[in-house]
Amino acid sequence: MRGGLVASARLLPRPLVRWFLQRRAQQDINENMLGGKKVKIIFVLGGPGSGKGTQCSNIVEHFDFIHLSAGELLRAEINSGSENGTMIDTIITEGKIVPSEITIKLLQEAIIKGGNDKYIIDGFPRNEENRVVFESVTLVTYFQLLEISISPEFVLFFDCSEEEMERRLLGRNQGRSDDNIETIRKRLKVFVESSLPVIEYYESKGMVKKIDATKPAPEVFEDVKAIFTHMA
Ligand SMILES: Nc1ncnc2c1ncn2[C@@H]1O[C@H](COP(=O)(O)OP(=O)(O)OP(=O)(O)O)[C@@H](O)[C@H]1O
Ligand SMILES: Nc1ccn([C@@H]2O[C@H](COP(=O)(O)O)[C@@H](O)[C@H]2O)c(=O)n1
Ligand SMILES: [Mg+2]
Repeated sequence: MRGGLVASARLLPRPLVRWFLQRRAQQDINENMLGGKKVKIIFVLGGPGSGKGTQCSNIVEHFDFIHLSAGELLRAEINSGSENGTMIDTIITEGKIVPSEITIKLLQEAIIKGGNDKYIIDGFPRNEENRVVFESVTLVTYFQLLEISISPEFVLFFDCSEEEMERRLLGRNQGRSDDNIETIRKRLKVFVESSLPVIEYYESKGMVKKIDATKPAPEVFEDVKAIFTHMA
């Protein structure tokens, strides 16, 4: 049936087909659609050790979202032996931010592969460059490359004191190359200088849902759950 439709489309004048595809794609862009589905994206932000990963695991257990962690995707890229692996490893160990095109390519691939229409993206956007580049993501839709912009439904911000974040990271014990006091201090500085402005940007648009993340994890999840339960 689909083969028949494609064959029939080939008989139509090319400008007409192109016009039709562009019109559908434009409709999708306006409605935050990906491959005919309305895509819901929630950015999960907060300082290092604020509990983003912990709470995202809770969210996917209770709600129909796919969890994508930008940091996890970058660590997987290092472990895959990719040509960018060494460079990413160095940047992470220095607590700096990886160039946006690398992280966004990994996120794009994961979104397309995920095949779901609801994603929580943890640890992204980490700076203004991440945010701006993601706003003009290129995705393959309708047989051609199109500039499509995906904006988040809202931003979940885990607000936690630096002392508590530092304490948690020093006790995490997962063998991460950036969980040492020197890198932790650098990451906290990068968070204040580069990531907080992104949160402030979304705050100015009324898109931030702030959570007190200093509380014990089960109590934090109660607040998170209330937000997701009340989502449309
Ligand atoms: N509310 C909490 N109270 C106490 N400990 C917590 C809380 N939430 C998470 N933790 C613990 O703190 C550590 C860091 O948590 P988690 O990995 O979820 O943070 P994160 O924000 O994803 O950090 P990163 O940005 O470094 O990936 C983990 O060992 C986790 O078990
Ligand atoms: N958008 C991002 C996200 C992460 N990184 C780098 O990965 C490190 C670990 O990230 P976590 O979210 O797992 O803490 C982070 O410190 C950055 O070096 C990035 O560059 N861009
Ligand atoms: Mg994490």
